[in-house]
Amino acid sequence: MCPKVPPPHREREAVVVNWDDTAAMTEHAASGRLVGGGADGEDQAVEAALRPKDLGEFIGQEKVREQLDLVLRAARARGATADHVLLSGAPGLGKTTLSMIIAAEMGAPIRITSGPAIQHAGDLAAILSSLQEGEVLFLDEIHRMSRPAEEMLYMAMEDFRVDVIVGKGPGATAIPLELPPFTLVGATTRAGLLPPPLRDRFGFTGHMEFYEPTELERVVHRSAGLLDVGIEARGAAEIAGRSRGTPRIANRLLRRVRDYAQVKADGVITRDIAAAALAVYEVDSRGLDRLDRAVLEALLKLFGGGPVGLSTLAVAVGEERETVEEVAEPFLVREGLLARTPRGRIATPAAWAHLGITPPGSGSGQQGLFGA
Ligand SMILES: Nc1ncnc2c1ncn2[C@@H]1O[C@H](COP(=O)(O)OP(=O)(O)OP(=O)(O)O)[C@@H](O)[C@H]1O
Ligand SMILES: [Mg+2]
Repeated sequence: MCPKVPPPHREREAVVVNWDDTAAMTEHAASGRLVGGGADGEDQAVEAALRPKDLGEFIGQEKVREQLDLVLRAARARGATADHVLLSGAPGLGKTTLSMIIAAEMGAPIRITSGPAIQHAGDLAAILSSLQEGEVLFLDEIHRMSRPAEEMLYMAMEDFRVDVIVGKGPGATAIPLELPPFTLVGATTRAGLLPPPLRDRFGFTGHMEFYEPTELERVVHRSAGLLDVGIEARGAAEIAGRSRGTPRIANRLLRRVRDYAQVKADGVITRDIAAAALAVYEVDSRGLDRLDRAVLEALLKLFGGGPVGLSTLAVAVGEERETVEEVAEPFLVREGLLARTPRGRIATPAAWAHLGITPPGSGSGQQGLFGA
């Protein structure tokens, strides 16, 4: 039977249940970086205002958008609840935003919770049993749910039913509980950590990619409009180029540049204002910050471009091994500035070029090492 869902685009309040954002906050606080992908307090306060409200407003991610559009349109045409959706991708790429868009497009209410907040199967049963027909349940950080809750979710997703266990030991009985049809939207930064049985129960999986600079320019323009900040095209391009492929970072850099433009100029963001502002915050032309540059500089200047072991590199920059490995390196590797090899860390030719340093032996030795 096809349950009826309300018409699309009806504005509704998101209900946040059992939310525990300590993990996300600690992750960001640990790094405390302007170019970190995770959300900080200020981000959370302004993000609601900057979130696109429907698929048409959502910039980039063409494939995911097109596929999701089909899934949602078809469900709407059938008058059915949409299939469960899994969204995977790095922090700040728009997973939470898309989950809210899914609910808005379906004209359905949305309930928001997260994996770490659901430690007991009972927590999940309480949420599931209070869902309305057609409601969207957004489960952020779904890879961090407890095992028993995960197993309960399998049955809920597939059969819209849960077994509530009453009592303990041999006398325990399972009482089946019918659930109204709902759409689960799971989000994860680590799709690889999801057990296959869980992954398989999603009807649609959207992989969010990092954004192209031109897409981020559009994000910056759109946000500047919403924040009522004047910005020139080249100012937006300057911010976009330093935003590491991530809308959240683009919006954050925009706010810092806006401050600078208001204090030091007439408030309008030009290319020069953006560049000067981001120089103050030590975010360079490719979006590297102080830590990223310190790692690269040590690798080039102290170790001739490597190979050098991670621990040695970490001591050289005065940081913990984990900070270098988990905070600085992923972006340097993604940018093709640093390579991890069995013999140690190696700077690529692009790293020498970016820092404007000539490799010793004018390139031949370095090329040999890199090619080894
Ligand atoms: N495609 C987009 N177009 C415009 N703005 C976007 C887009 N994607 C994300 N944003 C903006 O970036 C910010 C972060 O997005 P969001 O909170 O959805 O990311 P996320 O993937 O859920 O991150 P996390 O993994 O930390 O939960 C929001 O302010 C949102 O407005
Ligand atoms: Mg999110």
